[in-house]
Amino acid sequence: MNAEPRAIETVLIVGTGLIGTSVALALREHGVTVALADRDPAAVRLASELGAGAAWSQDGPPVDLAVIAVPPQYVAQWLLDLQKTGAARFYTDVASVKALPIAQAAALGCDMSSYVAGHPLAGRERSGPAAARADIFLGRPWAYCPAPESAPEAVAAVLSLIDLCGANPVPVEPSAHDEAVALVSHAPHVAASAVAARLAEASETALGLAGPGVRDVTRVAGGDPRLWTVILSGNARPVAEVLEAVADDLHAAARALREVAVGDGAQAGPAIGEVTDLLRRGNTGQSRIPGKHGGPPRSYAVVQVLVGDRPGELARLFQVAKDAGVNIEDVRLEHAPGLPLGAAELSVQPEAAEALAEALRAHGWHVP
Ligand SMILES: NC(=O)C1=CN([C@@H]2O[C@H](COP(=O)(O)OP(=O)(O)OC[C@H]3O[C@@H](n4cnc5c(N)ncnc54)[C@H](O)[C@@H]3O)[C@@H](O)[C@H]2O)C=CC1
Ligand SMILES: O=C(O)C(=O)Cc1ccc(O)cc1
Repeated sequence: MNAEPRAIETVLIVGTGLIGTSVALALREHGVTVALADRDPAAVRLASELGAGAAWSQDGPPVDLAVIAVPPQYVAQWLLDLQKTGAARFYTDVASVKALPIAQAAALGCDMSSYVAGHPLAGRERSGPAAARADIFLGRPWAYCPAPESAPEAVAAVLSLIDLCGANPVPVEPSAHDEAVALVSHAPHVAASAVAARLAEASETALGLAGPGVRDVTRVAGGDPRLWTVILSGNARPVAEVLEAVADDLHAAARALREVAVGDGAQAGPAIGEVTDLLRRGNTGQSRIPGKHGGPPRSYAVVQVLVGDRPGELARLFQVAKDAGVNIEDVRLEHAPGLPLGAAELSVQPEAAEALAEALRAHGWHVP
């Protein structure tokens, strides 16, 4: 399908939580008129106060595009209800699973020519409109599923939405989408939860020693368990297959380490080789994850700088980087437990690292 992005001027967002409100905020930045609906009136009010648009009036003229941003199990029913009243010319959704809502929509008798399913691969581990941000889709993949029966104008409207949100459109077949996200999103979520669950009864000593590694590995485990239960049940077989493979690797590593533990640690023997092999395969897999804006993986240089826990410290730090002409690609903050300071880790292009370190030192920052 060679549909070009096409302007959409009016959009209805159903479900003004994290994703719906983030889409609305991104569209508002481009002057799109946005109507908001949610079963929770407080969510509409908050989204509206945040500048995401105005409460939807069902009597208004049809909008160009309705974006259904509710949990996956409600997508098909909303599509049917909206189509019955002619609420929009075209329809899409953002649910994290694709085959099931599409099959449910077809089974309910929805008009499949005006609906093109979608899924932005961007989000946060927080829910609700208060966590929404206009920029979460920038440079991120946005899967969409054109079907043989999709009207080219419907595909164009969805491409326009993706374009206005600053994301990269990725056309994909629904079942291929579900297999892919089982590997890159859904199984990792369960694995993160399994690691984080070990911390539920961790001692204060252990928690006080937590560093960036455990934070990275468990970040997504902060997600909403009810939403994730629906996502995982909607993609059960593909996720189970990935988890079984991960569990095999974990069992093998645990068995090998048991063998090492009963032997002499210094003379680990052949068993440890299995663990080394897993670590090496991990290096390979990790290095294949594309960079921030897609494309080949990029390695950034990391400049560490100590920052005091005072208002405005980070703003000052970013100003120094800006004045030095250095673009900060990513930033991570590590708080030292019990101390009024922390370390900021600034990821920059390798060729800019020295200039940034010098500029920071010249302004009195401690760069180790
Ligand atoms: N959380 C994330 O990072 C991502 C989530 N998604 C998908 O986006 C969709 C929304 O998720 P979030 O925004 O994270 O959730 P959320 O919990 O922040 O927002 C969902 C909103 O939908 C409303 N809602 C629930 N059932 C409804 C119904 N039957 N009718 C009308 N409104 C209803 C809720 O009141 C809430 O305001 C889900 O389908 C999810 O799979 C997609 C990409 C990322
Ligand atoms: O927080 C992250 O890094 C995510 O990857 C969030 C996310 C959650 C659910 C999705 O369907 C897509 C993306």
